[in-house]
Amino acid sequence: MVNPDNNAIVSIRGLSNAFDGRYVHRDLDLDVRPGEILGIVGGSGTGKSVLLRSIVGLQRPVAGEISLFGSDMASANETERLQIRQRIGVLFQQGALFSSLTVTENVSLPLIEHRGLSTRMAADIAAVKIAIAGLPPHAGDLYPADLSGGMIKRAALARALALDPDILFLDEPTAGLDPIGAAAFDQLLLTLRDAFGLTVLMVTHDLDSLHAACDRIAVLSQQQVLVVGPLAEVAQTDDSWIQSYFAGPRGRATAKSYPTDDNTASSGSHVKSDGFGSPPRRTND
Ligand SMILES: Nc1ncnc2c1ncn2[C@@H]1O[C@H](COP(=O)(O)OP(=O)(O)OP(=O)(O)O)[C@@H](O)[C@H]1O
Repeated sequence: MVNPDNNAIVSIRGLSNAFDGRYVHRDLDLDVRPGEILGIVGGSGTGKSVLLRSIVGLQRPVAGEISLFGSDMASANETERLQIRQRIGVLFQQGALFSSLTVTENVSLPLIEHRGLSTRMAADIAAVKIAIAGLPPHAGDLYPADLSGGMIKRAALARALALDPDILFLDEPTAGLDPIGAAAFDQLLLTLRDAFGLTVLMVTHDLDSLHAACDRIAVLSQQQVLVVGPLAEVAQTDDSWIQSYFAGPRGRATAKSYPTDDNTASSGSHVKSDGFGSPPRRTND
Protein backbone atom coordinates (compact mmCIF):
# COMPACT_ATOMS: atom_id res chain seq x y z
CA MET A 1 0.00 0.00 0.00
CA VAL A 2 1.38 3.37 -1.00
CA ASN A 3 1.80 5.77 1.87
CA PRO A 4 1.50 9.24 0.34
CA ASP A 5 3.97 11.71 1.75
CA ASN A 6 3.05 15.33 2.56
CA ASN A 7 -0.30 15.03 0.80
CA ALA A 8 1.59 14.27 -2.38
CA ILE A 9 -0.61 14.35 -5.45
CA VAL A 10 1.59 11.67 -7.01
CA SER A 11 3.47 9.25 -4.79
CA ILE A 12 5.79 6.63 -6.25
CA ARG A 13 7.42 3.96 -4.14
CA GLY A 14 9.83 1.23 -5.18
CA LEU A 15 9.08 1.64 -8.90
CA SER A 16 10.90 -0.71 -11.25
CA ASN A 17 10.58 -0.76 -15.02
CA ALA A 18 12.44 -3.15 -17.29
CA PHE A 19 12.49 -4.08 -20.96
CA ASP A 20 13.66 -7.60 -21.83
CA GLY A 21 15.22 -7.90 -18.39
CA ARG A 22 17.12 -4.62 -18.72
CA TYR A 23 16.16 -2.30 -15.88
CA VAL A 24 15.40 1.35 -16.64
CA HIS A 25 14.20 2.09 -13.10
CA ARG A 26 14.91 0.11 -9.99
CA ASP A 27 13.28 0.88 -6.65
CA LEU A 28 12.57 4.51 -7.61
CA ASP A 29 10.74 6.84 -5.20
CA LEU A 30 9.27 10.24 -6.01
CA ASP A 31 6.56 12.54 -4.66
CA VAL A 32 4.88 15.38 -6.53
CA ARG A 33 3.39 18.02 -4.26
CA PRO A 34 0.15 19.83 -5.02
CA GLY A 35 0.62 23.13 -6.82
CA GLU A 36 4.26 22.65 -7.71
CA ILE A 37 6.00 22.56 -11.06
CA LEU A 38 8.42 19.67 -10.84
CA GLY A 39 10.99 19.25 -13.60
CA ILE A 40 12.51 15.87 -14.39
CA VAL A 41 15.97 15.90 -15.92
CA GLY A 42 18.56 13.27 -16.63
CA GLY A 43 20.83 11.98 -19.35
CA SER A 44 19.44 10.48 -22.50
CA GLY A 45 17.90 7.08 -21.87
CA THR A 46 17.68 7.45 -18.09
CA GLY A 47 13.97 6.73 -18.29
CA LYS A 48 12.29 10.12 -18.03
CA SER A 49 9.63 9.34 -20.61
CA VAL A 50 9.14 5.82 -19.26
CA LEU A 51 8.56 7.34 -15.82
CA LEU A 52 5.86 9.65 -17.20
CA ARG A 53 4.27 6.79 -19.08
CA SER A 54 4.23 4.66 -15.93
CA ILE A 55 2.50 7.38 -13.93
CA VAL A 56 -0.23 7.95 -16.50
CA GLY A 57 -0.81 4.22 -16.92
CA LEU A 58 0.73 3.68 -20.37
CA GLN A 59 3.58 1.55 -19.08
CA ARG A 60 3.08 -1.37 -16.71
CA PRO A 61 5.89 -1.43 -14.10
CA VAL A 62 7.49 -4.70 -13.07
CA ALA A 63 7.36 -3.62 -9.43
CA GLY A 64 6.39 -0.74 -7.19
CA GLU A 65 3.40 1.38 -6.34
CA ILE A 66 2.10 4.53 -7.93
CA SER A 67 -0.54 6.52 -6.13
CA LEU A 68 -2.43 9.36 -7.76
CA PHE A 69 -4.61 11.57 -5.54
CA GLY A 70 -4.13 9.02 -2.76
CA SER A 71 -5.37 6.03 -4.78
CA ASP A 72 -3.09 3.16 -5.65
CA MET A 73 -3.44 2.74 -9.41
CA ALA A 74 -2.75 -1.01 -9.38
CA SER A 75 -5.53 -1.83 -6.95
CA ALA A 76 -8.03 0.75 -8.26
CA ASN A 77 -11.00 -0.67 -10.12
CA GLU A 78 -11.85 0.43 -13.65
CA THR A 79 -14.29 3.13 -12.49
CA GLU A 80 -11.74 4.59 -10.08
CA ARG A 81 -9.05 4.54 -12.76
CA LEU A 82 -11.31 6.35 -15.17
CA GLN A 83 -12.04 8.99 -12.54
CA ILE A 84 -8.34 9.41 -11.85
CA ARG A 85 -7.50 9.63 -15.56
CA GLN A 86 -10.00 12.44 -15.95
CA ARG A 87 -8.12 14.43 -13.33
CA ILE A 88 -4.88 14.33 -15.30
CA GLY A 89 -3.86 16.14 -18.47
CA VAL A 90 -1.13 14.80 -20.69
CA LEU A 91 0.96 16.57 -23.32
CA PHE A 92 3.43 14.28 -24.97
CA GLN A 93 6.01 15.20 -27.59
CA GLN A 94 4.55 16.09 -31.01
CA GLY A 95 1.23 17.04 -29.42
CA ALA A 96 -0.55 13.94 -30.75
CA LEU A 97 -3.53 15.85 -32.12
CA PHE A 98 -5.90 14.14 -34.54
CA SER A 99 -4.89 15.47 -37.94
CA SER A 100 -8.35 15.09 -39.46
CA LEU A 101 -9.99 17.23 -36.75
CA THR A 102 -9.84 20.98 -36.25
CA VAL A 103 -8.34 22.37 -33.06
CA THR A 104 -11.83 22.96 -31.66
CA GLU A 105 -12.83 19.39 -32.50
CA ASN A 106 -9.64 18.03 -30.93
CA VAL A 107 -10.26 19.95 -27.71
CA SER A 108 -13.97 19.08 -27.73
CA LEU A 109 -13.39 15.35 -28.01
CA PRO A 110 -12.70 14.59 -24.32
CA LEU A 111 -15.63 16.81 -23.31
CA ILE A 112 -17.99 14.87 -25.56
CA GLU A 113 -16.52 11.46 -24.65
CA HIS A 114 -16.10 11.86 -20.91
CA ARG A 115 -18.58 14.56 -19.96
CA GLY A 116 -21.30 13.65 -22.43
CA LEU A 117 -21.60 17.23 -23.68
CA SER A 118 -23.27 18.15 -26.95
CA THR A 119 -20.98 19.20 -29.80
CA ARG A 120 -22.15 22.79 -29.37
CA MET A 121 -21.48 22.95 -25.63
CA ALA A 122 -18.16 21.20 -26.00
CA ALA A 123 -17.14 23.71 -28.68
CA ASP A 124 -18.03 26.61 -26.34
CA ILE A 125 -15.86 25.18 -23.58
CA ALA A 126 -13.13 24.34 -26.09
CA ALA A 127 -13.06 28.01 -27.10
CA VAL A 128 -12.28 28.95 -23.49
CA LYS A 129 -9.49 26.35 -23.26
CA ILE A 130 -8.06 27.52 -26.58
CA ALA A 131 -7.96 31.07 -25.24
CA ILE A 132 -6.39 29.95 -21.94
CA ALA A 133 -3.70 28.15 -23.92
CA GLY A 134 -2.89 31.45 -25.58
CA LEU A 135 -4.18 30.79 -29.08
CA PRO A 136 -6.19 33.34 -31.05
CA PRO A 137 -9.89 32.49 -31.54
CA HIS A 138 -9.50 31.69 -35.24
CA ALA A 139 -7.06 28.89 -34.36
CA GLY A 140 -10.04 26.76 -33.37
CA ASP A 141 -11.02 26.38 -37.03
CA LEU A 142 -7.56 25.33 -38.16
CA TYR A 143 -6.28 21.80 -38.67
CA PRO A 144 -3.02 20.65 -37.02
CA ALA A 145 -1.23 20.81 -40.38
CA ASP A 146 -2.01 24.55 -40.51
CA LEU A 147 -0.36 25.27 -37.16
CA SER A 148 3.19 26.29 -36.30
CA GLY A 149 5.14 24.18 -33.80
CA GLY A 150 4.33 26.58 -30.98
CA MET A 151 0.65 26.62 -31.89
CA ILE A 152 0.56 22.79 -31.92
CA LYS A 153 1.96 22.75 -28.39
CA ARG A 154 -0.68 25.23 -27.29
CA ALA A 155 -3.47 23.34 -29.03
CA ALA A 156 -2.31 20.13 -27.34
CA LEU A 157 -2.21 22.01 -24.06
CA ALA A 158 -5.77 23.24 -24.64
CA ARG A 159 -6.84 19.63 -25.13
CA ALA A 160 -4.93 18.52 -22.03
CA LEU A 161 -6.83 21.20 -20.09
CA ALA A 162 -10.22 20.22 -21.50
CA LEU A 163 -11.40 18.30 -18.45
CA ASP A 164 -9.99 20.78 -15.90
CA PRO A 165 -7.22 18.46 -14.70
CA ASP A 166 -5.55 18.80 -11.32
CA ILE A 167 -2.18 17.80 -12.72
CA LEU A 168 -0.48 18.12 -16.09
CA PHE A 169 2.18 15.73 -17.37
CA LEU A 170 4.38 17.24 -20.04
CA ASP A 171 7.13 15.56 -22.03
CA GLU A 172 9.63 18.17 -23.25
CA PRO A 173 7.00 20.87 -23.80
CA THR A 174 9.46 23.47 -25.08
CA ALA A 175 11.42 21.16 -27.39
CA GLY A 176 11.44 22.54 -30.91
CA LEU A 177 10.17 25.97 -29.89
CA ASP A 178 12.15 29.10 -30.60
CA PRO A 179 13.47 30.85 -27.45
CA ILE A 180 10.65 33.39 -27.38
CA GLY A 181 7.98 30.74 -27.84
CA ALA A 182 9.61 28.56 -25.20
CA ALA A 183 9.78 31.41 -22.67
CA ALA A 184 6.11 32.21 -23.34
CA PHE A 185 5.23 28.57 -22.74
CA ASP A 186 7.07 28.62 -19.41
CA GLN A 187 5.13 31.72 -18.42
CA LEU A 188 1.88 30.07 -19.42
CA LEU A 189 2.64 27.12 -17.13
CA LEU A 190 3.33 29.51 -14.27
CA THR A 191 0.09 31.34 -14.94
CA LEU A 192 -1.85 28.07 -14.94
CA ARG A 193 -0.19 27.02 -11.72
CA ASP A 194 -0.89 30.35 -10.05
CA ALA A 195 -4.40 30.93 -11.42
CA PHE A 196 -5.80 27.41 -11.21
CA GLY A 197 -3.54 25.71 -8.67
CA LEU A 198 -2.47 23.28 -11.36
CA THR A 199 0.32 20.86 -10.51
CA VAL A 200 2.80 20.20 -13.31
CA LEU A 201 5.27 17.37 -13.80
CA MET A 202 7.44 17.96 -16.82
CA VAL A 203 10.34 16.22 -18.43
CA THR A 204 12.65 18.79 -19.91
CA HIS A 205 16.18 19.26 -21.20
CA ASP A 206 15.59 23.00 -21.26
CA LEU A 207 17.79 24.77 -18.71
CA ASP A 208 15.80 27.98 -19.13
CA SER A 209 12.58 26.17 -18.21
CA LEU A 210 14.22 24.75 -15.11
CA HIS A 211 15.23 28.24 -14.01
CA ALA A 212 12.10 30.08 -15.07
CA ALA A 213 9.33 27.66 -14.21
CA CYS A 214 10.32 24.80 -11.92
CA ASP A 215 9.86 24.85 -8.15
CA ARG A 216 11.80 21.63 -7.77
CA ILE A 217 13.90 19.43 -9.97
CA ALA A 218 14.30 15.66 -9.85
CA VAL A 219 17.40 14.19 -11.46
CA LEU A 220 17.14 10.65 -12.82
CA SER A 221 20.37 8.70 -12.75
CA GLN A 222 21.38 5.10 -12.17
CA GLN A 223 17.78 3.89 -12.39
CA GLN A 224 16.61 6.10 -9.53
CA VAL A 225 15.88 9.68 -8.52
CA LEU A 226 19.38 10.71 -7.55
CA VAL A 227 18.30 14.00 -5.99
CA VAL A 228 15.16 16.12 -5.83
CA GLY A 229 14.86 19.69 -4.59
CA PRO A 230 15.08 23.34 -5.56
CA LEU A 231 17.51 24.07 -8.38
CA ALA A 232 20.03 25.72 -6.05
CA GLU A 233 20.30 22.57 -3.95
CA VAL A 234 20.27 20.15 -6.84
CA ALA A 235 22.95 22.09 -8.72
CA GLN A 236 25.34 21.64 -5.82
CA THR A 237 25.03 17.88 -5.71
CA ASP A 238 28.37 16.15 -5.96
CA ASP A 239 27.67 14.14 -9.10
CA SER A 240 29.52 14.34 -12.39
CA TRP A 241 26.43 14.48 -14.63
CA ILE A 242 24.78 17.16 -12.47
CA GLN A 243 27.97 19.21 -12.37
CA SER A 244 28.48 19.06 -16.12
CA TYR A 245 24.81 19.89 -16.69
CA PHE A 246 24.38 22.81 -14.30
CA ALA A 247 27.93 24.07 -13.97
CA GLY A 248 29.04 23.43 -17.54
CA PRO A 249 29.16 26.30 -20.07
CA ARG A 250 25.43 26.21 -20.88
CA GLY A 251 24.39 25.80 -17.27
CA ARG A 252 26.53 28.77 -16.24
CA ALA A 253 25.27 30.91 -19.11
CA THR A 254 21.67 30.16 -18.19
CA ALA A 255 22.20 30.80 -14.49
CA LYS A 256 23.67 34.21 -15.35
CA SER A 257 20.49 35.13 -17.22
CA TYR A 258 18.32 34.70 -14.15
CA PRO A 259 18.41 37.17 -11.29
CA THR A 260 19.19 35.63 -7.95
CA ASP A 261 20.37 36.79 -4.56
CA ASP A 262 23.64 35.03 -5.10
CA ASN A 263 24.04 34.44 -8.74
CA THR A 264 27.36 32.70 -8.60
CA ALA A 265 27.51 31.03 -11.94
CA SER A 266 30.15 28.55 -10.90
CA SER A 267 27.79 26.74 -8.57
CA GLY A 268 24.71 27.36 -10.67
CA SER A 269 23.17 28.25 -7.32
CA HIS A 270 19.81 29.80 -7.92
CA VAL A 271 16.29 29.90 -6.63
CA LYS A 272 13.75 30.77 -9.24
CA SER A 273 12.08 34.16 -9.22
CA ASP A 274 8.32 34.29 -8.81
CA GLY A 275 7.85 33.77 -12.49
CA PHE A 276 6.60 36.83 -14.24
CA GLY A 277 8.89 39.18 -16.05
CA SER A 278 11.26 36.39 -16.94
CA PRO A 279 14.75 37.27 -18.06
CA PRO A 280 15.70 36.94 -21.69
CA ARG A 281 16.12 33.41 -22.88
CA ARG A 282 19.42 32.32 -24.28
CA THR A 283 19.59 32.18 -28.03
CA ASN A 284 22.89 30.37 -28.35
CA ASP A 285 21.52 26.81 -28.24
N1 LIG B 1 8.72 0.23 -25.38
C1 LIG B 1 10.02 0.05 -25.15
N2 LIG B 1 10.62 -1.12 -25.44
C2 LIG B 1 11.93 -1.33 -25.18
N3 LIG B 1 12.73 -0.41 -24.62
C3 LIG B 1 12.19 0.77 -24.32
C4 LIG B 1 10.81 1.07 -24.56
N4 LIG B 1 10.55 2.34 -24.13
C5 LIG B 1 11.72 2.82 -23.66
N5 LIG B 1 12.69 1.89 -23.76
C6 LIG B 1 14.07 2.05 -23.33
O1 LIG B 1 14.08 2.57 -22.02
C7 LIG B 1 15.16 3.49 -21.86
C8 LIG B 1 14.62 4.81 -21.33
O2 LIG B 1 13.83 5.41 -22.36
P1 LIG B 1 13.20 6.85 -22.18
O3 LIG B 1 12.53 7.18 -23.47
O4 LIG B 1 12.36 6.90 -20.96
O5 LIG B 1 14.50 7.73 -21.96
P2 LIG B 1 14.58 9.29 -21.73
O6 LIG B 1 15.28 9.52 -20.44
O7 LIG B 1 13.23 9.90 -21.88
O8 LIG B 1 15.55 9.67 -22.95
P3 LIG B 1 15.65 10.99 -23.85
O9 LIG B 1 16.12 12.09 -22.97
O10 LIG B 1 16.68 10.61 -24.85
O11 LIG B 1 14.29 11.24 -24.46
C9 LIG B 1 15.84 3.59 -23.21
O12 LIG B 1 16.97 2.78 -23.20
C10 LIG B 1 14.82 3.08 -24.18
O13 LIG B 1 15.41 2.47 -25.28
